[in-house]
Amino acid sequence: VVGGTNSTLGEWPWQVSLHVKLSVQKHHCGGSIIGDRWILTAAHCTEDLLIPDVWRVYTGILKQSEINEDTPFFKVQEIIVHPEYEVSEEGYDIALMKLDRPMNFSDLQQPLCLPTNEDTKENTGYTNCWVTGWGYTTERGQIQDVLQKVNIPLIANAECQLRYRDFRIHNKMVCAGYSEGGKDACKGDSGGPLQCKHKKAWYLVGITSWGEGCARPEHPGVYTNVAEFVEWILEKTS
Ligand SMILES: Cc1c(O)cccc1C(=O)Nc1cccc2ccc(C(=N)N)cc12
Repeated sequence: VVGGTNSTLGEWPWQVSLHVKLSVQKHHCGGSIIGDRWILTAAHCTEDLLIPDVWRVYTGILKQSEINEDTPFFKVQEIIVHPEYEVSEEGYDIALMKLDRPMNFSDLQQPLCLPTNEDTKENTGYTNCWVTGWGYTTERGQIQDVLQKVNIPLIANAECQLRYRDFRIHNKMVCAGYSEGGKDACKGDSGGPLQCKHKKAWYLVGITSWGEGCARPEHPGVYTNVAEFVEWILEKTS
């Protein structure tokens, strides 16, 4: 996250850190708890990593430095990538991870709401949206220790399309950013939530997907528009 500040423990209890353990283990992507056995993340996070055994799902953590060989984690039983996903810039950047056992919800680990279908109308009414993650704070950055948060406004797809002339910004994407730049998601935040507080509840409006650099003026972040995938999510998770 560029231009953010430190979160506090329990502030985003649905945020998970997805680690990959190959020769070394490290944070690879963010994700969101949407059920007691289900994590929603970005399809691009799972590229070349479709073997469930390499993944370790850490919940209820604030700092990456909390994680060591004694820190408990969930194993992944199954990875479901959207069948129409090819590359982030073309959308459908969404994947589900089924955990090997159900989690007990607590103050530190619990799900957030999926958006209701009626919200698909250009995500109207979401005026309090935040991006969170342990990703880079600059384009040539590094993974952060403390979970970062930043408040970023949604922007209309028509405006987003103007900023990305070489791409097709379609309705299954949602954009967020400031025209002057300075605040944005970045590499390492991928798969994590763009969450909006609406009538006392938090909704998973977007999944961090792509952008030209990070926090550049006139280059908003592009997110998977979760409202357009609720039917797919419910089909795969029930
Ligand atoms: C290609 C690249 C890097 O090598 C390092 C940092 C950023 C980039 C880059 O261009 N964009 C990106 C690469 C990977 C994930 C990204 C996630 C979000 C955003 C965003 N701006 N909302 C940009 C990303």
